Amino acid sequence: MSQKKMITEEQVKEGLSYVIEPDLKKNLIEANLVSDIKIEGNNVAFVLRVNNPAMHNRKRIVDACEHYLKQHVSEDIDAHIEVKPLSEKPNDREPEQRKHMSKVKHVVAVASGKGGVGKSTVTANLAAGLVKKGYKVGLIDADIYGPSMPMMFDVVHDKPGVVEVDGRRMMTPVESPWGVKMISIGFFADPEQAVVWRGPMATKALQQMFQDVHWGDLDYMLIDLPPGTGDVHLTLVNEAPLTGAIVVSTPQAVALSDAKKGVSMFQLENINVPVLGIVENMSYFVPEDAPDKRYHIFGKDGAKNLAEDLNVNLLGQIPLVQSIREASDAGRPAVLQGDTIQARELMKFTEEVVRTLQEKKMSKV
Ligand SMILES: Nc1ncnc2c1ncn2[C@@H]1O[C@H](COP(=O)(O)OP(=O)(O)OP(=O)(O)O)[C@@H](O)[C@H]1O
Repeated sequence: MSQKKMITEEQVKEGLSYVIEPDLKKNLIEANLVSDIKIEGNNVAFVLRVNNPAMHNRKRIVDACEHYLKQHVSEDIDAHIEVKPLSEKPNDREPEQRKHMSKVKHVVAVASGKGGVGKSTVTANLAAGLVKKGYKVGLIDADIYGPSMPMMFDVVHDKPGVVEVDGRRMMTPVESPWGVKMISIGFFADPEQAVVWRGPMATKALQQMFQDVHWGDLDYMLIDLPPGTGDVHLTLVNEAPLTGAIVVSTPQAVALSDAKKGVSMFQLENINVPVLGIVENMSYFVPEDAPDKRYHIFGKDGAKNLAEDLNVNLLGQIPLVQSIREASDAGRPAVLQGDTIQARELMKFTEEVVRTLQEKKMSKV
């Protein structure tokens, strides 16, 4: 009786290396999309991550796997392929696995459950704080309901440029006086019109900001998301190759219950973006003429307690100070001020974001 040859893991990988993932344009092994290979006789089981979960795409790629395994390993092979979405895998957000922005080390979304809690202010200060620490920073202002970044960075009258890269016409981001590269939905539509952007249109615009902008090498890309957790957000968050997310909240109960929804949105099974933490904005009021006083006008430690309950980091507690608003309106984020309580707290928050990424081993810088 002739002994059948054992199928090896190497052979399976070799066979699967003939299958190209159409979006990533790399073979399944090179793109690290195959895991948990188990072999028993002719039965070969493995988990396959797919970038595009549409039914026809899954079927095509599964058929291709079966075909190449039969051709290169054994005619008798019986493949059991468990298909899972790419986003369930923690390292799928590695820059080299991204089709777009592969030279961007971290893509971090800033969200808030509720409007007006200071999400854009916090994002602008984080961007400026990271630049102050010497990082290369880009910013996508995806707040379709009220793009405010051009004002906060004093580039309201600037427009993105055009450049040809590998025969493709791409946009170049606007560079702010403080060295943040940015694209805002506000550059393409006047704020009055932007309000009518909904669903597919908003998603398309965001996709263009990822795909059609020549960002170059960046350490951090921040995305200022629209407030809320509706369908638009789910689509936006799913489309973006996020390394992590930050949720901004104020300490009062009504903002906190929405912040909780914000955190849950990122933790949904099919989204699964690591939450870097919650930042509490307007934690306490500090009068300009009495900088040693603190008034907890929206309640004390609300977001801090929520972070504890949800088992996520508290990234910072930013005071409510008149000059934070003035600095934003003047196009020079408050973190760039000299030695003020607000600049210190904003810088501590920036450092905590960097530290959290390092701790979660997501840091490339
Ligand atoms: N810590 C703070 N101290 C003082 N003013 C602040 C602070 N945070 C935000 N503001 C001011 O509050 C207003 C709302 O802030 P911002 O636009 O950042 O909120 P938002 O959550 O992004 O709003 P939206 O929901 O419209 O996107 C702005 O005028 C801003 O300057």
